Amino acid sequence: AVAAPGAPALTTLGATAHPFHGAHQPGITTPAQTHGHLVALDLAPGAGRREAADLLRRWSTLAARLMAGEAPPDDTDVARDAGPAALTVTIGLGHGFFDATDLAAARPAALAPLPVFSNDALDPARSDGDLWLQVGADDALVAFHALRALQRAAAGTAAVRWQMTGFNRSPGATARPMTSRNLMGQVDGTNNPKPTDEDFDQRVFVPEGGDPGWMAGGSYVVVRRIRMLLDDWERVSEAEQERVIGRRKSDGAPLTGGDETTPVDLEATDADGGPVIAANAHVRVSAPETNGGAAMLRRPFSFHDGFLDDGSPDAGLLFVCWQADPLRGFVPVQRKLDRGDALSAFVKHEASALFAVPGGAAEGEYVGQRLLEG
Ligand SMILES: C=CC1=C(C)c2cc3[nH]c(cc4nc(cc5[nH]c(cc1n2)c(C)c5CCC(=O)O)C(CCC(=O)O)=C4C)c(C)c3C=C
Ligand SMILES: [Fe+2]
Repeated sequence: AVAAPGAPALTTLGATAHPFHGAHQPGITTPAQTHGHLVALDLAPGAGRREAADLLRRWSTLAARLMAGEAPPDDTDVARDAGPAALTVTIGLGHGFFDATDLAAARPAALAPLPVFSNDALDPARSDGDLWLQVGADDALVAFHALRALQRAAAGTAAVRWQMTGFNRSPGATARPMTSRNLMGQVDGTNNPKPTDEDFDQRVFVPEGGDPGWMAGGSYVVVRRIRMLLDDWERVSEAEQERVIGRRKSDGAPLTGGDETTPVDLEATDADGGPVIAANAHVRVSAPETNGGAAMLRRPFSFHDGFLDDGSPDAGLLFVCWQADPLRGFVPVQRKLDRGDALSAFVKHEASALFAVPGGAAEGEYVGQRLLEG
């Protein structure tokens, strides 16, 4: 997909490239792209450890090429003329992968199925899976091209179980870089752990010498398809919408004052002595301070898959969150949100999955090699 000599230079958007090789897989701390595909695949009957290893090697080689903006052999030309456009490919392993490959003894304890939450309305056909791919790019054709190439490379070994497509704001759409908004109109992502935080790596990545050893540099991803009940949400006043979250809609600032980056003051009281941030406000219930320090890196995509028969949008958030251990990240926070989050009245969790995402591959190595050949 490299431009011909003498052709006009690609814009920054097209030319942006992320490395595939490194300590961690791409697509975790890389800025969320405009277009995202999340895909789960199941291993074919009869596909075992050797076939799985071959597939992970093929995917790793292909991902490295695509992310560098190079066309794979037998290309479909869909991304011809485009640069890598910030493409990332992330590869994960689900609970069933370890049974199919006779590696159950190496399955991380952290991959135990997530608890059932009382408000869940999960569709098994759009949940779980043996393998997972996350493809993100700032160009829709680049993203589709990579997705299709990865699917073709799996033929005979693994078949698609479910696929979800999402989006974020395009780079350059706002006058200055800003935290993205979700489909409820809220500034979403403000109080995420930052790579500059002292405990960032500890929260997000499995340490060297962690358990199991082959997951060093890896992370666990929780994926939830959360439909937003937008007809109900949009009927509510802006003041009430702000009480539900605990932040201002216009700029994401806490209701306790300041600007978007000002810490939320959970202790603040109003003239009547009541809490400024309501007891069931989303930011109070989900904050690390009220969850024994539990935290996760949220890197979601919005989705819109048309309209349901009643005319309501089938739209919401492909909630994707990353943590070194789901029991110190998603699970305790979701348990608390499930019991007492003001936002619950406006959302429905419809699909769920948890994957182990191994550490990044070194040059010449493939993702998961330390598990499959360790
Ligand atoms: C289990 C984890 C979480 C789920 C599920 C979840 C769903 C969800 N969240 C929003 C909108 C916002 N969330 C915000 C903050 C926030 N959310 C979570 C966790 C889950 N959210 C955390 C840990 C935090 C940070 C809390 C803090 O420390 O302050 C915000 C505020 C802005 C921000 O910090 O990002 C918004 C807005 C929606 C719409 C949603 C489901 C559709
Ligand atoms: Fe949230």
